[in-house]
Amino acid sequence: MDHLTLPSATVRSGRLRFTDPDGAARALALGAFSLAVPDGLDVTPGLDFCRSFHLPSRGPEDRRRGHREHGHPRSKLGYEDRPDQVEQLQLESFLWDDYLPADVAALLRRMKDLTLDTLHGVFDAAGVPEHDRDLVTGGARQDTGLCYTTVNHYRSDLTGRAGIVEHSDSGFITVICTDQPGYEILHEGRWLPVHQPPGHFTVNLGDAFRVLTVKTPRPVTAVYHRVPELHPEPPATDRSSFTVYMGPRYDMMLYQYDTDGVLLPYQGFRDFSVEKAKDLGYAFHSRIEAAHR
Ligand SMILES: O=C(O)CCC(=O)C(=O)O
Ligand SMILES: [Fe+2]
Repeated sequence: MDHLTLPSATVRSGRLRFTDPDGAARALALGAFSLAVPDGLDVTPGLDFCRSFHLPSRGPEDRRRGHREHGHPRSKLGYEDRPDQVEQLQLESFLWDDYLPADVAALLRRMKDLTLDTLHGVFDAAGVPEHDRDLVTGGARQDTGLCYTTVNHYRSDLTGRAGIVEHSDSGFITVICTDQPGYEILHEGRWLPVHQPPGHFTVNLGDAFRVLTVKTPRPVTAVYHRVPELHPEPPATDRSSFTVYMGPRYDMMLYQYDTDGVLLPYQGFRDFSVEKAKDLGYAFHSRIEAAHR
């Protein structure tokens, strides 16, 4: 089967740079690219946490395990047993220190800084002016937008279902770290496995970016992606991945440039997300939908 190699980029001194001259344009058109893991950033605590969060708790102080039962009362997201192979823990960044092991929270904070630098680099590439970015992101730079992690465990003992069903991410950007292949994107009508080079994250661009730029000269694709049913051969273990996501808050509007480049409100992000979940035939986060009624 064909593989797709994504354009690659690096963040140095806070600035996103693509390796090839056409890298930025390809990344916007694909809605995805590879991003080098910065020197000295150890992703092991995150991957280890993917392998433990779902196991039974060993006591009230145990943050590495017990997240299936935890409840996460301060989160609007929390644990979800999806109909796919994947089970997910999703936590907003302001809860990382309270709910996660210290080494995992520290890693996620560094990835969050990297995600923010990367987001601004993509805004540059897409021609989104600096002075509009606080409005459209709800203040990502001031930490008043929505940032959360998703921790994914692909349960290979579950059969007859996708790893994660095909979808686009809803926000601006998602940075993904994984330990094995499986990520695929829909490219020119075909599902292609993506070659993820060692030492790289994969970056997805999402619906908020697509809506914002669809009528501009450099429209951004919200990449359609999935993980198929996986049954890794021993000694390989269940696939792990974790992500840092940034998007609008659910109480915000999505924005769109019109053909004259004027920025206009498009639709409330919560309504957009609920409609999208219905179209895709999956349940939206019950705590966020409930806040809406
Ligand atoms: O595990 C992956 O590679 C992708 C995960 C994903 O698409 C997500 O968490 O939204
Ligand atoms: Fe995704």
